[in-house]
Parts: sequence; C-alpha cells; structure tokens
Amino acid sequence: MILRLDDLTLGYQRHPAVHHLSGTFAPGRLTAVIGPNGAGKSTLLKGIKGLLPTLSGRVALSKAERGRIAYLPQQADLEPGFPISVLDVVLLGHWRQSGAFGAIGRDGRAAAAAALAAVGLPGLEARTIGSLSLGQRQRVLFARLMLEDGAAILLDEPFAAIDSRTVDDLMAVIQRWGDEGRTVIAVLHDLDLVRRAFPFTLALAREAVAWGPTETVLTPATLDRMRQSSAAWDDNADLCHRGQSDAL
Ligand SMILES: Nc1ncnc2c1ncn2[C@@H]1O[C@H](COP(=O)(O)OP(=O)(O)OP(=O)(O)O)[C@@H](O)[C@H]1O
Repeated sequence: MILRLDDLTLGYQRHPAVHHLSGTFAPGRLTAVIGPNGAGKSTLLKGIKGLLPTLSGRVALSKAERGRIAYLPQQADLEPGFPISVLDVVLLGHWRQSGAFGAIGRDGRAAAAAALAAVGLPGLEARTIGSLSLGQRQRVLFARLMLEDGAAILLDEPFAAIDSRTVDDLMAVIQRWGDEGRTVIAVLHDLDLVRRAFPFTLALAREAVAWGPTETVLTPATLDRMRQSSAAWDDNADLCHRGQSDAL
C-alpha cells in the first residue's frame, strides 16, 4: 500500500503538533520515524491510522485502505491483570481482519499457533497474558499483528524496555513484512537500530527535518536541527496558516 501525505497538519484542540508534512511511504519499505519527545511521532501514526482528525491537508487513502492498516500503539493496550489467554489476544488480530462477527474456527486457531511459533512462543496459547514477561507480551502483540495481515503496519516505539534478543527476533518479523511488500513505519529512539535495519528515515520535529534514505538523514546536522527546533516548541501556538498565507 502506498501511504501518501499531502501537506498534512495534525494536532489537538486545533493546536498543531505535526505541520505540513508531505511525502510517500512506499510498499515494502521500512521507514523509521525519529525525533525528540513531543516531536509529533505518535500523533503522526494516529493521524495515518485515522484516530485523529486532520487539521489540514490529508492522508491520501480510501476508507477500505485505511481498514488495512495495522497499528501497535505506544502503550500497548494490554491490561496484564485481565485474565485473558494468549490465544484470545492473538485472535483479536484475526477478528480485526475478518470483522467482529467472523468465525474463528480451526484455521484461525492454526494461524494463531503458527504466529506464536514465529515469534518464539510456541505452545503458549493457554497461558494468561498477565503471566508473561514484558518481552513475551510484546512478542504476543507481534503475533497478533501477523494475523491482522495489514497492508501497512504502524509501530509506535515497539522496543521500549525490550531486551536485545527479543528486538532481534521481532526485527526479523518486521524484515519479513517488508519482504512481503507491506509498508512499515516504526517510531524508534535507538538510532543504531535505525541505521542497521531501516533503509528509510523520517526525522520529525513537528515538521519534517529530513526524510529519505537513512544514511542521508542520520547526519550530525539533521540531529542538531532536530534538537534545536525542539527547544522552541509552543504547545499553545495557534493553528498555523502557512498554506493560506502562501496562497495570498
Ligand atoms: N491527547 C492529546 N491532547 C493534547 N495534546 C496532545 C495529546 N497527545 C499529544 N499531545 C501533544 O502533541 C505534541 C506531540 O506529542 P506526541 O505524543 O505526538 O509526540 P512524540 O514525538 O510521540 O513524543 P514521545 O517521544 O515523547 O512519545 C506534544 O506537545 C503533546 O503534548
């Protein structure tokens, strides 16, 4: 799926958090989104998923295409105390793909078991989610994403507090998604990982500081510019009228 942003501005209560972003995420391409805290990275993913209204511009997607976007939020929506089984958590991905009233059946269960094996948790279907470690829970969420079968997959800080072995295993899943032609966008803070595994990078500081092949984006000059602009952010700024004034 081609994800195109046309002069996209997103924000909250009309205060913009992401300004005038234009560009394309191509199928099969792994793109990292980097930027300081408050840069608008989570806001961008929510806007692409359609969880936030756009203030101006657009994400060029049909409604059907939007339904084919899988999204892993920053604070994974798993309540560890809730007595739900690993199988049910993974099957939620199947429901999202087949509709809330789709039958699960043997195929769904077999797909869930295969996905759990692929993320290194074979045979854990019956365990409760609360009995798993944080890294194991993240593996379960990746298994769920596998069943969701998204044409585009948005990951918001998927590796926060995750050990390097789990990162490597889940990176292999992400690489496979790219090989299968899926569009992958991941918010990341680990720049070494970005250099190693993500061929494209968007450096965001409320607006695009740089966007392109990772080696051209991760330069000292770009990282400096990102840091400098974060010092100047005003959360109470009014809606920006750059588009309109350009037209005057
Ligand atoms: N629900 C909300 N209501 C109002 N403002 C919000 C809301 N969510 C985020 N913001 C503001 O939007 C701006 C961008 O936030 P966002 O969470 O997108 O940044 P981020 O780059 O993902 O940061 P981090 O690295 O800390 O997760 C921040 O100034 C934040 O305070």
